[in-house]
Amino acid sequence: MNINREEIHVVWLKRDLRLQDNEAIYNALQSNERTLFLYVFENSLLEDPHYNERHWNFIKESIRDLNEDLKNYNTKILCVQTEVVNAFNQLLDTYKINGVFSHQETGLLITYNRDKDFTRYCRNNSINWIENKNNAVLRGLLNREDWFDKWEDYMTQNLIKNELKSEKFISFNEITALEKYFQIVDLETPKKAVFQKGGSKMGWRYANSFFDKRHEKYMFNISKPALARESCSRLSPYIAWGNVSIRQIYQKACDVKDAENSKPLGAFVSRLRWQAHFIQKFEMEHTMENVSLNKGYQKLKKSISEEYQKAWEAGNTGFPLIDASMRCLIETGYLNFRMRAMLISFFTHILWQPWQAASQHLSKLFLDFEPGIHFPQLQMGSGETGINTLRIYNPIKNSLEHDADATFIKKWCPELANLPVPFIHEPYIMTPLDELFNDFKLGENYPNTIVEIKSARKRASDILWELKKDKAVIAENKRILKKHTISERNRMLKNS
Ligand SMILES: Cc1cc2nc3c(=O)[nH]c(=O)nc-3n(C[C@H](O)[C@H](O)[C@H](O)COP(=O)(O)OP(=O)(O)OC[C@H]3O[C@@H](n4cnc5c(N)ncnc54)[C@H](O)[C@@H]3O)c2cc1C
Repeated sequence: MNINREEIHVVWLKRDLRLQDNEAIYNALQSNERTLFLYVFENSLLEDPHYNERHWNFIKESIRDLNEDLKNYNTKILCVQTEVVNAFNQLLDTYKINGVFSHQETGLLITYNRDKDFTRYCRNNSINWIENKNNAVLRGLLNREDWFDKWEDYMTQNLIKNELKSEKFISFNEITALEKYFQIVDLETPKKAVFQKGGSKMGWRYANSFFDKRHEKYMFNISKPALARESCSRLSPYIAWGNVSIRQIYQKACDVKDAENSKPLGAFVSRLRWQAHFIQKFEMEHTMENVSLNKGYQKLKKSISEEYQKAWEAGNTGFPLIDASMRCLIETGYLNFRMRAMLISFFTHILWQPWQAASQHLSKLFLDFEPGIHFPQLQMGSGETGINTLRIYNPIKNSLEHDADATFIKKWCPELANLPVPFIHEPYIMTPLDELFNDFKLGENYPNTIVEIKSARKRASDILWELKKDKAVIAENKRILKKHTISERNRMLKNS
């Protein structure tokens, strides 16, 4: 170990991959020590089954984007593959680390445990670890009293402006010299991938095009699987990985809101509130990763069918809108809200599988995987919170209503594309003569339905409505409402 080690600060970047409105960076820059930016590709997360290559590529693109800007300040992000404690141990050979600055993470149990280990590590090594609030999510809350006001206070505060100066950072060449002690991560990503590309600049391109024009049909198209792809903001991965802050987006939406666009932008802003609302719920009840929030539902036993699960995962259930949605998600990493909700409803209600069995398959596919939204939404979608309305989506009704001309299904289930539209929605209604006319054989060209939907819906509905009357479910409802309900719920839900 170098005995004349320079005292430095480290900004440990995680899901806050941006330079502006980044409080961790701001705090690091407030003293005389130079700052090193660090991103750790943690082996434990690289191997975690919730994650997928698409997430790591998005992060790499985000880091490349930051590095492009940091070049102007003669620095770059040290990107290493190891565990966090190992990375800091190695850094301590060269530097004395006075402070580590990062944002609080509302993550998987694995990151919660890592944070506990890291807290101990910092204590033992006299390192001051300062964590900032992430997008107005509050740590250590016991209930949601005043939560809404606090969210709004945070969102209306001035954006944090970081004044970057070369002399404040460990230089590019010093970082290059450091890299030889680490397993360095190659930041190249596949050129031809169809996923949204990571980076703040890209995030702002999506934001600006949404605010300029795309918002106009936001409410009209939000539930339509094909049109929502253009009319929704598509900001979710940029928000999930912190390329933009919710506060930046909120303030931009308020700036551009006028009499003409107040409806769509009001509805958009209300969804920005939901983002923190769900994450706050998970922050206060992290067991939601594995068990139902309402403990009354933990007695619900569902049969496991590998055959059903495989058919659903691959988009081969015989229900065109379900299959098109899953195949689209596999290919592109994005689906609008209603199709996500329909996929989980189909899995848990119609196929009668436990939501836990869908969790990793979906988290791997959603480019915007955000644990704090993912788990509460899975539980809400499967009807296991007790406090939310039970919604058993009918994929055929949704198909007819939201993909009336079957544009979306034709794209993702091309084997159905040449059929008349009514048969695209319901290929199983074809008679043998229809099949002959259309040169199509159900079971060969496209799968037969794997379940009989009417009886499956009835079974789910009967069991879940009955369970709503269960004493344990009712007792838990009270607990959940007390802990998680926002005192001004109507204000929270309103589109403004
Ligand atoms: C089973 C399931 C899992 C989901 N998992 C995720 C996830 O991992 N990450 C994620 O960001 N969203 C998740 N969602 C919520 C929602 O589907 C997406 O946020 C939305 O479709 C993203 O598209 P957009 O950015 O164009 O949204 P817009 O409609 O343009 O909304 C703007 C932003 O508001 C937030 N938002 C919108 N809808 C919701 C919502 N219902 N709940 C919480 N925040 C919302 C998102 O940050 C979004 O980017 C999930 C929904 C379901 C049903």
